[in-house]
Amino acid sequence: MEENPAEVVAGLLVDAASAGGDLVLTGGSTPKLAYEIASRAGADWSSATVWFSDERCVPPESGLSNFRMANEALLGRLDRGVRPTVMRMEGELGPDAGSASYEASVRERLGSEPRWDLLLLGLGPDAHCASLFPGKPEVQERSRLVTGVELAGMEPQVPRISLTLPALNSGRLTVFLVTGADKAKAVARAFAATPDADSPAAFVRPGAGELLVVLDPAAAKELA
Ligand SMILES: O=C1O[C@H](COP(=O)(O)O)[C@@H](O)[C@H](O)[C@H]1O
Repeated sequence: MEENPAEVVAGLLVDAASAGGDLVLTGGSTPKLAYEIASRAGADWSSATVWFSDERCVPPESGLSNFRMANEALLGRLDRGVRPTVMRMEGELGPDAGSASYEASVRERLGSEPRWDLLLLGLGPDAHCASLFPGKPEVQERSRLVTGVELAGMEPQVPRISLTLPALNSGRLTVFLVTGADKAKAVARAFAATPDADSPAAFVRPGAGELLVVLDPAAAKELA
């Protein structure tokens, strides 16, 4: 029997949080249902630390904020006594100061080679992941863990803060959650046997970790 992608990811989030792990949440619209399901599991997140894959450079109360979505769907729904430590990307600082601040936080808490226990990512229809967009210079960044993104490759056209590929390849368990027919071509570009070199997600291949791609049938339909 096919499992519901959101249920699968919610279960992984709850397991990692209950074990007191360092979790990376992602933004956009796709993970919202998984977050809502996870919020209802009655788990204790108080030993866990929640990080973010990327953020739009807007205040946290903006409707474009990835933090706001995760907070409304998950973090803010947990009972106060079981909430995790939340390491929010400060989008309101802008891409330069915001990325420098987050880089400092990552290095201070996790060192120069962070190991996220669970790193959740989405995939855009253009095959971007976090806020690494095809053809943009940030995809080439190899010395920083966090980068500012002045020009987003698609809507919403606001500057971003994003984990870089070295950081995105540092997960013990990295999970892509992708649903919907509008993502089918991007899924094929990123995860086919011969991935497209213009697809940033094709370069998320954790050397010392496990990669799990959770798809619904519509998103998977162009994979052989
Ligand atoms: O802009 C972003 O897009 C991707 C994909 O979002 P979705 O709405 O298509 O699910 C997301 O993973 C990323 O965090 C976000 O900033």
